[in-house]
Amino acid sequence: MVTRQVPRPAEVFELLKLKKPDLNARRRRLSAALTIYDLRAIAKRRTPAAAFDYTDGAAEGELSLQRARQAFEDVEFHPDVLRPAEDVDTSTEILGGPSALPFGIAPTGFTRLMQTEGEVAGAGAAGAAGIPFTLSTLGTTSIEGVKAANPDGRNWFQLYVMRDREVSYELTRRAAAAEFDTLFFTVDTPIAGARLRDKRNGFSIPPQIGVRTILDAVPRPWWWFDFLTTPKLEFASLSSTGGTVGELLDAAMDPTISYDDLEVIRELWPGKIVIKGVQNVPDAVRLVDAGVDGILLSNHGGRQLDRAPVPFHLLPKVVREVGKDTEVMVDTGIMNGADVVASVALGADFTLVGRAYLYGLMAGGRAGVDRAVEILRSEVERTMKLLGVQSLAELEPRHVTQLARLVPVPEVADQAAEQAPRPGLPRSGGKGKQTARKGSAARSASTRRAAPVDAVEKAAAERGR
Ligand SMILES: Cc1cc2nc3c(=O)[nH]c(=O)nc-3n(C[C@H](O)[C@H](O)[C@H](O)COP(=O)(O)O)c2cc1C
Repeated sequence: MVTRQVPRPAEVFELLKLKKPDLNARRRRLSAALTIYDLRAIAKRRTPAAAFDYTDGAAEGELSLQRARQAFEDVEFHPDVLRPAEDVDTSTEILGGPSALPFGIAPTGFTRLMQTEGEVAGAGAAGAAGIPFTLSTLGTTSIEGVKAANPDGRNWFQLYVMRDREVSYELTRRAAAAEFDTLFFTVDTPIAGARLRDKRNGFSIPPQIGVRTILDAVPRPWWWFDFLTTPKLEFASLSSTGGTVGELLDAAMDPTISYDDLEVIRELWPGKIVIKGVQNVPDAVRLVDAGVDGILLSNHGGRQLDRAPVPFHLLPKVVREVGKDTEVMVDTGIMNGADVVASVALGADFTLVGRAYLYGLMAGGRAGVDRAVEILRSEVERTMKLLGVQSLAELEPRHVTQLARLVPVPEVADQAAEQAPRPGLPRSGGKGKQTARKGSAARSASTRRAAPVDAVEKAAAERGR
């Protein structure tokens, strides 16, 4: 029998939680975003379709991007219980310097298109968070402008080696003069990938205004206000020939770039050098032999070769092969701090985020990037605490397995990579060659973490037999 009573006004009043409304709409909007996908939803509402699609989209059927995100979603974590992890240390050393978190901001082209603050917001937010910022060759803020936005933090420069080599060399010299400490040499863009959304939207650089654009502008007045009242949207370091980004890349990029270019750049660049866009083990081995300081496993966020390998899947194999000789990083598909933690557990020394940062930028400029970093940071910390680890060095391959949905059939994939033609290159000698390669104290951590063939890989191998 339930005992009932007349509601007492004092008790009802206690239940009423009348919060003081936040009159700052941007702050309200951003604090309501709890995940990077929430930021993406806000970004989509506030950004013209062509600009949003340029950022959000990938190449061809966008399978590479979907698969990369799926691979992270298919991670299964294995926590240890009753291990106190009240305070976690998320800091790390990467490429000779510190980072407060195991991720940095990836280079993205034409960033002021997403939101007018562009790279200045990214570099400022990175500096405030104590993580590195990477400026793209196709950036919309100059090298010196980024240095001014992040004067005390770490700035990295991403280099495209273009048909006009002198343009690339001059940018390299300027980045060195502005004390950028690391150069990311992107090698997965001999030609542009087919970004079909850009074609379908008729997106061009500089943006053209047609009837569709005007209709699209109506619900997004702030973006247009910014666009029309701030300095012209253009590349900071290149002159644009007009056309889609793909057409521009095709005009600027040289499909004949080779190891000879790496030698030239090595001579020009005084700092650390990382190759961005490595996608198989033999290339990783050869690059380490060529003396690079790091490799970034990446398929350019799925924007180049669609159906390229999932970088996260390559990670254990590459770490096993070269993890003690070089720093191994990974990007593509990271949308959650847990993805970063999983990568570190499988041996990554560092990760980069592209779209996760850009969704924040589109959702709210600098404050939006701060929010994106904050979301990722809290996810990294929470995942570490729930796993029972206090520092990144405690993360091990045993903390991660993957559900089998997207695991490549290893023998076929490995044989294909092994048989890739390597003109003029003696075949890789596997593990035995490692003694000949460069050593570094920083590498011992990744070697310690280098994954044994995990249970899922074994199971997949058996299925493939
Ligand atoms: C809009 C956009 C522009 C990009 N521009 C460049 C670029 O100019 N140079 C480059 O090396 N990579 C570029 N990338 C690739 C990123 O550096 C990074 O590899 C990728 O975004 C990682 O995947 P994620 O977006 O899923 O994090 C771009 C990515 C996006 C989304």
